[in-house]
Amino acid sequence: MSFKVQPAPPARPNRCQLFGPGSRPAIFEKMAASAADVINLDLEDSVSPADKPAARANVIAAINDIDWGTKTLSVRINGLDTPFWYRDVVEVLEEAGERLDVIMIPKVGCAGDIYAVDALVSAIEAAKGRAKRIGFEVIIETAAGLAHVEEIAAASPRMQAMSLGAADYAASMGMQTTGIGGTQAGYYMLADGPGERAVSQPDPWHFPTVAIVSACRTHGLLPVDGPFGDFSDDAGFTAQARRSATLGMVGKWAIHPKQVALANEVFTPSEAQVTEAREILAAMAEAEKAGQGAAVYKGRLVDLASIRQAQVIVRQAEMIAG
Ligand SMILES: CC(C)(COP(=O)(O)OP(=O)(O)OC[C@H]1O[C@@H](n2cnc3c(N)ncnc32)[C@H](O)[C@@H]1OP(=O)(O)O)[C@@H](O)C(=O)NCCC(=O)NCCSC(=O)C[C@H](O)C(=O)O
Ligand SMILES: [Mg+2]
Repeated sequence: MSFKVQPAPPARPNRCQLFGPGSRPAIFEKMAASAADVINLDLEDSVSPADKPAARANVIAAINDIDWGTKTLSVRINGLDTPFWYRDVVEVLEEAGERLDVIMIPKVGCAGDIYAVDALVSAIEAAKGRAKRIGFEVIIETAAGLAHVEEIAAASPRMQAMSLGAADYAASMGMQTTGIGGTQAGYYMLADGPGERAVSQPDPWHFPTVAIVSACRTHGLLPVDGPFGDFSDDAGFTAQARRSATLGMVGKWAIHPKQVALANEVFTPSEAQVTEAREILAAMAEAEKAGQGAAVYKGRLVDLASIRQAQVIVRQAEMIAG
């Protein structure tokens, strides 16, 4: 371990973030009643420009009037390249109460973007005497965002989480696809050799996923997988979520309510995983008593690093159980 100890991320469940357009208030109560850990009321790309003012008003009323229980409540503002974002921040923070937890900043390209929003938020908090400090979550969904992912993660003490936005990321990178997340038909490999050649489809989101996880883990943020657009493809959603979970992400967005249970299942360690992790911890406790740093568990090596791996699963399960 480096002399600089890896900071812990916020200790709150973030298995599923359910999105809903701010221009569609009829679904807000349904979002509140869902099993998502995080709710994202959207003012950005699911709201047409003409509807932005009404969507702000809807979102402010929803923050103030709806019982969101113990969920983390977030509003996605518009990007800093638009004329909308500053009014999103000003109106929401001046008129919505203390129930709001987080602002989501889309299409972040550099640490300066966070600095700009931080300055505005700090001024409003001071002017209005807001007691609760608003947190930030960002979306990495541009070439610049990916290139500057680490400085973005370190940009403000308000930073809590970072998501991969597959749709805008694909557009910004010039990827030849209209799919949002998942495997892509054009991204495949053919096995070597004569005869029929097996096809495999690697994960086109692997690199940004790992870059986000690395930046988040370095700076104590929650890494989150973004949208999976085809909400009729449960198996595809689950496969994408399992890849992200295996690589260290803690949750995934739902753009339709049916995706919430799928995400919760993948990002909640199973009983079998927790049992195995506890058994590894017990095996290592025995090994330590015997003065050994390594032991054999079910025919495989476990050592001091295995303790840290097992603790990830046990802590995650305990945090989710509350
Ligand atoms: C995708 C949708 C437009 C589908 O809506 P709809 O046609 O109403 O779906 P259903 O008829 O199947 O709905 C079934 C019931 O569920 C309710 N519902 C629908 N959506 C939601 C929701 N988001 N939360 C809670 N409840 C919801 C319906 O009212 C039905 O209820 P009932 O009649 O009582 O049975 C819609 O789901 C939708 O708008 N989804 C969110 C879209 C969104 O927010 N997009 C932005 C995030 S993704 C993104 O921005 C890309 C990213 O930035 C990137 O770059 O990658
Ligand atoms: Mg986007």
